[in-house]
Amino acid sequence: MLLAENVRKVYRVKEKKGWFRQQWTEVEAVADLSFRMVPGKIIGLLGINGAGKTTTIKMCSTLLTPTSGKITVDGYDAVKDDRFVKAKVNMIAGGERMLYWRLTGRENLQYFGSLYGLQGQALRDRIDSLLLQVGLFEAANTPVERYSKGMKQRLQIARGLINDPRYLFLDEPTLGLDAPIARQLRKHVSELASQHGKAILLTSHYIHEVEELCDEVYIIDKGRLVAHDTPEHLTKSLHLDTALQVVIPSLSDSLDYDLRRLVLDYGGSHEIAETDEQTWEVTLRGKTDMTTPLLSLLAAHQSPVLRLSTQQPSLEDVILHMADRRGA
Ligand SMILES: Nc1ncnc2c1ncn2[C@@H]1O[C@H](COP(=O)(O)OP(=O)(O)OP(=O)(O)O)[C@@H](O)[C@H]1O
Repeated sequence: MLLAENVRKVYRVKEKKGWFRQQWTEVEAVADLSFRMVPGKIIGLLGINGAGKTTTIKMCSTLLTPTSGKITVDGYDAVKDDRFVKAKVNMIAGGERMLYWRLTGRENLQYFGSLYGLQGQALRDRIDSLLLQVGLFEAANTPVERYSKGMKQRLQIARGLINDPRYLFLDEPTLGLDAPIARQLRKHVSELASQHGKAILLTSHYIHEVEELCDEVYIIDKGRLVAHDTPEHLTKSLHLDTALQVVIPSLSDSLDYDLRRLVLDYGGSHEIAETDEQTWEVTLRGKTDMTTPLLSLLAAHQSPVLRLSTQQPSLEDVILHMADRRGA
């Protein structure tokens, strides 16, 4: 298990004061953050304001030392036993960083493998199996500069798996990828946890991606934990509004009046808009399901229903709601 306990990171930065004076100031990037990663599970780290996600990942992968608090990986301390911890963790970043473009896919993996002390037949076997796993076996001897975006991202995955890490940090892994490639990659990430038993920490600005992949979500704001739960519980616990939308062919004054009354009775809100097809789109929002009273009302007015849909609150609504509350 990877355990982060009350971790804090303060950066010291030099600031100019006038022409000749400089002064050190402190930026608290992570404050009192605790979380855990367990094999086979994916956790999401979502940020609101300058949240400290990258700083957290760097501390977990031994690239930065926490100012206070403790990170242990299978019992090893990330600071004192960093050599053991390095062997158990790796990071995959989105975009096109961390690869050598002039080298082929295979040469890149040979280089990164050698940094972990892998060599000879063991390294060759590992590279072959990773190239097969990410579907780059045929392109292994092509320079990376001739790879497509999707191929580069798959090579990033192979690079991140070169030391067979038990703990993987994925920092915006689908950044800039086209939708079908991003979908393929999400499937791969999900299999890394479910079939290969990796413990994964994911950061992403694509909240639907977090919702789809993560078993648990940690939401941080200015380095502080503000919520931790499963995506389903988070969306339920805040009791956000459900949106109920109905499309009707016409709207009489009396129906308009009764719709307003209905929304008032249920303590909700509503919007009515005429569409391009000269129909009316009525959206009711509220904490209580208004489907049955709405349908009875439309029946009483002999109004046909052309379309009816409900939209439950999503994790994205939760983040927006929290950001609003915290003045982002
Ligand atoms: N090397 C550094 N020196 C000083 N301050 C830093 C440094 N790195 C990050 N910060 C500050 O620490 C805070 C958290 O930064 P961090 O990059 O960890 O956040 P993040 O959640 O990854 O942000 P983003 O999603 O925008 O990449 C920010 O206020 C940032 O300006």
